[in-house]
Amino acid sequence: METRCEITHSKFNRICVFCGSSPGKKSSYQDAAIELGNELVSRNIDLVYGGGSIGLMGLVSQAVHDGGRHVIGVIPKTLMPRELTGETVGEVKAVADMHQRKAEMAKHSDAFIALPGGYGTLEELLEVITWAQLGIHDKPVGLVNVDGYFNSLLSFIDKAVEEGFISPNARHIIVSAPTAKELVKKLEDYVPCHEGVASKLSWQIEQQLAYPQDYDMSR
Ligand SMILES: CC(C)=CCNc1ncnc2c1ncn2[C@@H]1O[C@H](COP(=O)(O)O)[C@@H](O)[C@H]1O
Repeated sequence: METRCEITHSKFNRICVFCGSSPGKKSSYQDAAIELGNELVSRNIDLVYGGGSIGLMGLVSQAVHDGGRHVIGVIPKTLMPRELTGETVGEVKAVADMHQRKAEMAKHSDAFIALPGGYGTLEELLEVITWAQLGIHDKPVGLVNVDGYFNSLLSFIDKAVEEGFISPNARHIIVSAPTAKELVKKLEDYVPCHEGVASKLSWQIEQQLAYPQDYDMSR
C-alpha cells in the first residue's frame, strides 16, 4: 500500500531553538533534538539557532538541514573558528557579540523552543521570557521537558509565583511539553495573556536604537 507523507502547515515560518552545546549524557536528549528537527521539517518550519555543529545544537540543525528546510546559524565572530563550534549547516550570520546574537535570533523567529542545555540555554530561555513579560515581543516560548529535565526549573518558577516574585499571568508565558510534537502543537495554540509593561512599538524602537539600519552585522 502506498504511504503518503502528509505535510502539515504551521503558522510559524521560523522557530529559534536554544539548546546545549553539549550532547548530554542520556541518548534521550540527543533523540529529542533530532525529533524536534524532524518536527520542524514536517511542519515546513525553518530553524534559527546559535550556529555550529556541537552538542544538541549540531543534531537539531543537521536534522532540519537534511529535511530540506532552511537553517540560519547566528554566530559571534569570536566563536566562528571551526575548531570552536564546528561547521554550521545552511546560512551563517556573523554577529559582533553574544548580545547581538540573541537580538538577531529573536528578530528572525516567530517562536522560541528550548531543549535541554546548560547556562547558555537557560540564559537565552530566560531572556526571551523576560522580553515577553515586558511586552517587547509576544512570540510563544516553550521548552521540551525531555525526561523531566526542566522539572526543577519549573518548580522554582512556581515557587517564585508563590512568593510573589512572578505574577501568575507571567507564569503562563512558559509552555512545556514532554515531546517536540506536543510542544509545537501547544505553541501553535498559544494566545498571550499576560500584560506587557511596554508595547511592541518600543521593541521596534529598541531595535533601531541598538542596531541602526546601516549597522554592519559582521563587524
Ligand atoms: C569557546 C567555546 C566553549 C565554544 C563552543 N560553545 C558554543 N558555541 C556556540 N554557541 C554556544 C556555545 N556555548 C554556548 N552557546 C550558546 O548558548 C547555548 C548553549 O549553551 P549551553 O551549552 O547550554 O551552556 C546555545 O543556544 C548557544 O546560543
